[in-house]
Parts: sequence; C-alpha cells; structure tokens
Amino acid sequence: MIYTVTLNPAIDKTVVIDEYQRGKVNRSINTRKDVGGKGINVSKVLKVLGIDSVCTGILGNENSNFFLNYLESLNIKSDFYLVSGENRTNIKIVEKKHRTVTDINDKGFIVTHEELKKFIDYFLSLVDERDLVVLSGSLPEGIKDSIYGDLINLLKGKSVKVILDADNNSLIEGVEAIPYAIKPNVYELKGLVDIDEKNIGSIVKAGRDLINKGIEKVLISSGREGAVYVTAKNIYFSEGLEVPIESTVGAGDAMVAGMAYGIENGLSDYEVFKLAIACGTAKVMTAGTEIPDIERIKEITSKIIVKPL
Ligand SMILES: Nc1ncnc2c1ncn2[C@@H]1O[C@H](COP(=O)(O)OP(=O)(O)OP(=O)(O)O)[C@@H](O)[C@H]1O
Ligand SMILES: O=P(O)(O)OC[C@@]1(O)O[C@H](CO)[C@@H](O)[C@@H]1O
Repeated sequence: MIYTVTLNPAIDKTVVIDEYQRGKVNRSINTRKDVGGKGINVSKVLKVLGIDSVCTGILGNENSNFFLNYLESLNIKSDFYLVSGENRTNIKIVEKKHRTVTDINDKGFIVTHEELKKFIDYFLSLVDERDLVVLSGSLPEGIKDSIYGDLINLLKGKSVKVILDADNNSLIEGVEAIPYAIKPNVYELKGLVDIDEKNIGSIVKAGRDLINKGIEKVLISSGREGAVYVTAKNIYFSEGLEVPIESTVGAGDAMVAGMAYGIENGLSDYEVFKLAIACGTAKVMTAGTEIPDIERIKEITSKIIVKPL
C-alpha cells in the first residue's frame, strides 16, 4: 500500500485575476476552492492512475469535514490524526496577463509534542515492509525540521521505502537520513548541493552526488524546462512540453504520484520518468489543484521524448 503523509493540509483558494494591482481593489475573474496539501494531492493523482493509497498525517478538526468528505467522495481512504484548530487556507493568485501563479501559504494549526508522538506511534503501527510512504510538504508550528529525517530512520528500521518531497531544512535533514527517493525542484536542490540551476551538467552532477550518498532515485523537476531523473543505473532528461497552462500548483505532487505509481508497480526508470513527467504536465492543464484526467496523462505520455544522458 502507498501511504501519503501530509502534516499540514491546506484548502487551496485559487483566485484568477487579470493583473495584480498593489494597494488597489483587485476583482477576481473567478475563484475556486480545492482540498490540497502535498501528500493529499499525491493521493488524488494516484487515484486517477488507478491505484489505492491511504492519506494520512495530521488534520485540524475544525474544518476537517471539507477534507474527509472530499476524499470519501473520491473513494480515497483517509486516516488522519485529528488535532484542535483549523486547517489553513492557502491563496493561489493566477495572473492571466503574466501567466504566473503566486502562492501565499499560511502557517496552519499548532501541534504539540504529545500529539506528534501519538501520530508517529499510530502511523508506524500501520506500515510494514511491503509499503511505500510519501512524505511531503511543509510543517505546522510545533513540529521540528528534523521530523522527516526522524520518520525516514524509523521507516527504514521497518524496511519501508520513502519518497521525500520537502524543502529547506526539513529536506536537508531528511536527505541526511537517506530516503529511497527524493523529488526536489531545482531550487530545493540548490539548498542541498551548490549547483548552477541553469546548467544541466551541474544538475546531473548534484543528482549523482546524492545517489553516491545512497539515495536510489533522484527526480529533479524544473517547471517548464522539464526534468532530470538520476538513478544508480540511468540518467534521463526530458524537456517540458508546450501546453496551455491553467495552474502550475501541484505539478510537483502529480509528478511524485507518477513516480510512486511506477516504483510500486516495478516499472523501469525510463517508464517511471515518462509517467512522472506526463502527470506533472497534465496537472498544469487543470485549474487550481483539480485532478488531471487519465486520458490526458496517457496522451501526453506518448508525446514525451526522454533522452538518456
Ligand atoms: N509551465 C509548465 N509547462 C509545462 N510543464 C510544466 C510546467 N510547470 C511544471 N511542469 C511539469 O511539471 C513538473 C513539475 O513541476 P515543478 O518543477 O514546477 O514542480 P514543483 O516546483 O515541485 O511544483 P509544486 O511545488 O507547485 O507542486 C515539471 O518537471 C514539468 O514536467
Ligand atoms: O506549504 P507547503 O506544504 O509547502 O505547500 C502547500 C501547497 O502549496 O502545496 C500544494 C501544491 O504542491 C498545495 O495544495 C498546497 O497549498
């Protein structure tokens, strides 16, 4: 089973405007609200790919029904540890004129040491060596940056594979624990290894350095520039496809879903990479954090050109 862990879920409020006017009244063209948070988004895309997962993590009880009802409507199993407080609402401003998305992500609820410990104990009782765990997203107040590293060490103790998608110090500390796979974007990678993010050779070298440390799969995304996949045996590159963009939010999560699907189903590195890119590309064609369509993912997969490096 695949478990996605979201420690700080979010309602994504997407506001589409023409152009942001600082200090003025901005009027929206349209808005939408999606159930989000990185791990939850991964589970949403896994469902579309036809594979079950369990959405776990921590959920604020005040507006928990918005999340739980939505996941139930998609037939996605959820098993969150509930804490008091409200899940955050993250604002995503889509500017049509500039074709940009600006994220304003809130902090979220506060988690006590005891609550975190109870969640970890419960979560560890669920998983065994047949499982794959996706750890992704930012941390709510009260949880230290060491959490992903700690969880990776505990999960490795149970021979559970982990895919990590985090940023800043939680990524740095997570990588020190050597997860099975990681999916940084180039900026997150730059926080791990000193790279020239415009230079593919520099990105590949950073990927290889991480493989040499013991991580088995390193998927580096670079928005519309495409992505690089470095494993012990292969190095692949693919350019981004020119597609109409609705919202880039969640493209990385869709990519992680493709990667998790591929690893869970024993696909080759080449197939995993192709599927991951197709999922990310299909996601940017949907509004907000709406789930991409499986037919579109298949169609894009057939158009992706993967180059071995
Ligand atoms: N503008 C775009 N045009 C085409 N493909 C894109 C675009 N943005 C993203 N993608 C696809 O999605 C993948 C993941 O995107 P990106 O590198 O932005 O992830 P990310 O920074 O982790 O995103 P997020 O944190 O918002 O989920 C890219 O490698 C690419 O395949
Ligand atoms: O604040 P974090 O946890 O880093 O990111 C949260 C978030 O931006 O990530 C998802 C897109 O990847 C959204 O659904 C959500 O709002």
